[in-house]
Amino acid sequence: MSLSRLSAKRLFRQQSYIGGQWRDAADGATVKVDNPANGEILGTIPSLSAAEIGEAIVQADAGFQIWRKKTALERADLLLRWNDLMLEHKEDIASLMTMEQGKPLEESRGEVVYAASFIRWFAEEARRVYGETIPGAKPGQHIVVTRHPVGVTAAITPWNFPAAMITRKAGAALAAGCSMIVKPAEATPYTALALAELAHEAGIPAGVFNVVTGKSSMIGKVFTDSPVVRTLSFTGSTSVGSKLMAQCADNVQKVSLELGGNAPFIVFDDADLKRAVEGAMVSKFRNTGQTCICANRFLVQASVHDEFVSLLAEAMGKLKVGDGFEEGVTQSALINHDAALKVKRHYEDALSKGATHVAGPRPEADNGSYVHPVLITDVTPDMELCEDETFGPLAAVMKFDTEEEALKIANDTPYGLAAYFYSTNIHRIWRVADELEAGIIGVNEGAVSNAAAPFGGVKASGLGREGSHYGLDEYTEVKYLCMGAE
Ligand SMILES: NC(=O)C1=CN([C@@H]2O[C@H](COP(=O)(O)OP(=O)(O)OC[C@H]3O[C@@H](n4cnc5c(N)ncnc54)[C@H](OP(=O)(O)O)[C@@H]3O)[C@@H](O)[C@H]2O)C=CC1
Ligand SMILES: O=C(O)CCCC(=O)O
Repeated sequence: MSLSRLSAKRLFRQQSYIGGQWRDAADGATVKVDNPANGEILGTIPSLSAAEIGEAIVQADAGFQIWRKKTALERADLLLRWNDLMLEHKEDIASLMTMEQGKPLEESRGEVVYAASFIRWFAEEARRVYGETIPGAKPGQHIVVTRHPVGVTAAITPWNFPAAMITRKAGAALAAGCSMIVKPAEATPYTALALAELAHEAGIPAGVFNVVTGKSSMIGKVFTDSPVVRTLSFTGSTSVGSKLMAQCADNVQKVSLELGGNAPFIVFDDADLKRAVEGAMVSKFRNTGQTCICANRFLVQASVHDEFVSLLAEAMGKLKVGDGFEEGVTQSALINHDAALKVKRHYEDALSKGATHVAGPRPEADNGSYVHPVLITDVTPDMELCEDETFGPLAAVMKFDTEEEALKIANDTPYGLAAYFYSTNIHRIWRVADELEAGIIGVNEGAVSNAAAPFGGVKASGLGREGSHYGLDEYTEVKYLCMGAE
């Protein structure tokens, strides 16, 4: 049923895109892709062999040789055309995304616009890959610094943002003059393949942007075994990211990692509570809680705890759970049944250790991939949900007394991607922002994602930054010319 929604049927591609050609696996191997909302099989994708991934690297190298010689303006113009086509086909890409990922259609539309914004941002940045001159060490000597594309790059992307996690990487890579091979998550390949179709239509040369599908561990190994691949950019779990980082060591490949988070969301007694609840809803329930920057632990100062919890429960009561295509739905199926079971496990572990159920139905094992938003209080650091991101619609609230205590709890995690806090005291705002160990801090703000801002984490949450002008660093090498004096 779902595919009939597409007005441009050509955007539904069931083949890999390599060197400007649509390709099946030579042995005909395929993998099925389903809709997590109802289990409907949407289609298949090729399960390519290691040799075919090797061929994609050869094609990407050929693409790189053409792309690197284009002027920055030529690259920018093609990227802008790609951006325009994404926006023109927003509705179809959003439908594909909701079909394979489940997220509410309105969120999918928002993600298409967000995804295109990275292509536009980096198209604009392409012309600003500036170098530098530095005074030489001897009279008459000049030091000149130039920046160059690293070469062929590879990206391994997750299912939770099937478009934006690709464009945030590919926009930067292509703007810098690199080619890229993307391996999307097996659960969400069709959005990626639609982006490839539009890159093709935009006139991006063959081999510059490629999408391969197949067994992820094998593809990752082919990427990291190849000395031709110079940067590997990964978004996903910390366990897979650290494995890939180790694999990158042999060929000394650059590695960029956007990994798991465990975001604290702190509400101080001087916060504007209405605003804090609005931020909490955005941060916790975007993508039904399946975001690496989702608030995972709410920390609320004792004197405002009860009022915050009651306002949060009221706001959560307005969420609507259902199929992402249904009008008004704000919370959809999670990516699969295991994801729903993880929320249930975190909930039950918390209750067994003293947490209190406040609002929402208890997570059930027999509800497929669906979990209703649920609110608990009296959460303590020994609970499983405080150690591991829940990645689902469980809002867990802890009470604290002092700023020092809040900071200690907030930083007591191996992760450091996002952190949020609400306060109206300017002295506290600077103090807390300085002390929180995270790469992204929302200060009286729950929506922190933006193409112009550097996205990335500290500690076990990753390495490098995506978006902003910093995002180009992963895809450029610095070359220094020592211009000798006569
Ligand atoms: N930082 C973030 O944004 C994300 C964090 N997560 C966290 O990770 C948890 C698990 O999610 P999950 O989807 O399993 O995340 P994974 O890390 O397993 O998947 C992310 C990407 O890595 C690929 N992959 C998996 N194993 C390997 C491997 N050995 N070598 C190379 N690539 C590999 C996957 O491919 P394939 O799917 O085809 O196997 C996918 O494209 C979530 O609950 C969440 O906590 C998940 C997604 C995004
Ligand atoms: O993978 C994630 O969850 C991070 C992307 C979300 C964002 O860009 O806001």
